Amino acid sequence: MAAITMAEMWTTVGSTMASFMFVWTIIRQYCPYEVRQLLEKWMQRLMSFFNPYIHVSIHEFMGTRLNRSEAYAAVEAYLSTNSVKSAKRLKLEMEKDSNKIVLTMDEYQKVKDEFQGAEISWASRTKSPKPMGNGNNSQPETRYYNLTFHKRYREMIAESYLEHVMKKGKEIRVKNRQRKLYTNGARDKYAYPRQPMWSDVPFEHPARFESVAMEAEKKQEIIEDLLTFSQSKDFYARIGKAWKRGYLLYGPPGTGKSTMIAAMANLLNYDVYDLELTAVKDNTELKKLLIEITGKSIIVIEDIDCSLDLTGHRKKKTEKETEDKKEEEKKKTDLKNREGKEFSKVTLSGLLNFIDGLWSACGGERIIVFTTNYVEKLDPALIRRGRMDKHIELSYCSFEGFKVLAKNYLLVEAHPLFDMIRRLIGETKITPADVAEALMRKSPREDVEKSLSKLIQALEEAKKEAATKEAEEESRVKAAAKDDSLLQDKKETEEPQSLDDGAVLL
Ligand SMILES: Nc1ncnc2c1ncn2[C@@H]1O[C@H](COP(=O)(O)OP(=O)(O)OP(=O)(O)O)[C@@H](O)[C@H]1O
Ligand SMILES: [Mg+2]
Repeated sequence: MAAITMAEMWTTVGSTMASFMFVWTIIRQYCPYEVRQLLEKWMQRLMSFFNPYIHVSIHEFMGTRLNRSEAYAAVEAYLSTNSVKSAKRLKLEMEKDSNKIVLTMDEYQKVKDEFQGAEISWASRTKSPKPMGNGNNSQPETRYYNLTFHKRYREMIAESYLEHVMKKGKEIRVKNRQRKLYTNGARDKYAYPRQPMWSDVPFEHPARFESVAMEAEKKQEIIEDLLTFSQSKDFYARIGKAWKRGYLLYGPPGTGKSTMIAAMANLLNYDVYDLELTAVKDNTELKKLLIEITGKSIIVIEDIDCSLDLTGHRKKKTEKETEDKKEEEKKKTDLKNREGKEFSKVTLSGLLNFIDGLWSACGGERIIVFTTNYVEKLDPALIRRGRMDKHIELSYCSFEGFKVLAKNYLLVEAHPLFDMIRRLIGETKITPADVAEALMRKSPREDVEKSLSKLIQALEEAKKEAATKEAEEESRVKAAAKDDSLLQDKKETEEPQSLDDGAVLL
């Protein structure tokens, strides 16, 4: 009797549900948009009365369709791993400014997630736009994610889970994005409409720290310094310092300064802003450029000693100011006339403000790198610790550096010719660029021995050249000393004569 009643009851429930679904489908299909919206609202209210689950929707566009919501993009990236594992229908996308494909769940798919013991469900949905007066849809459907969880996790989701999703999603997006190399040099200032302050190209330099020739210990120290910096957001906030760090790379040409900057950018996954100081009109323009630099970036000023006449401005001001000013003005007009260009009015104080003035703190997570061949020419204020926190000397190639290059270029870690190279490298100065050039294969048939012999030849030539230069320098010094002593002799013979003259006069 009871079983029959149960069966009857289920049949009634089933048929009621079926009729309800049928009516609901008819309503959705044939009712005007406004009535449908109203019914959906009531339905939702009715359901939420009995339903213990909470829903959060994250829409792709907020307000206008111009800007894609950051939150939606972060959720999409966050769900990509889970989607690949469990969704049955996936869609493949390649975002603007990204160099990687992203697989996300397709519309009406669901994936599960777990966080601090709570089961969370994500679904991908679309929403039809409000039709126009003539019944046509002028706008495409909008997409959104629907997050569902039990109401007992409400606080945990609001306080921790959503923050976790955004953080992880943003990290994935940063990893996947196409990094850029920006420059301020290629801008036409008079173009209409106005061009952005920075123009960019994809950053594709292949340099890695593994391929930089330098002592392993020094290299490791730099890597650790960079990684510590990139993970120290909280530390910088705690000590009340802007999250940025300055590096001064100095050394002779061809010792790997630019290569190291590329390796730094690749290690940290940062963009590179190559600042051409001579193309900056004045300190105000410098500030505008600074404001447009995003976080996770390396700002590079190459050959800072030749960029502008920044070397001794501070000293000049106090000393013979007017004289220098006149000379400077003359130089500027000469250059302007010669090149037909505007001369940059960026000053040392403008640059110092750029590095660590109040404006420099906006954006965060920035590294500023100066390179120079002549560190001694720079104003001490520009490179003092705190401004340029780490000074790195890149010097001539050591045997250890050569071994890195040999491993990269020739895929060898030991060879009978290494002993000779070790001796020669210890006796002469050769840049890593010259070593790299000697090790470069000129044809696919060139073997290791031939490349190493070429290097030995280059080293011997460099040694000979250095010896000749040294001999020339020695003879020049000797000649100068001889001239000095002749002059001294002459003076000594002339001095008593003048005394005699004096005596006569008296
Ligand atoms: N330390 C190094 N490790 C690996 N390769 C190097 C190193 N130094 C130089 N090279 C090689 O030499 C070339 C020139 O190096 P790079 O442009 O980095 O020198 P630089 O110090 O920036 O010179 P400059 O002062 O003239 O700008 C690079 O393309 C690279 O192949
Ligand atoms: Mg360089």
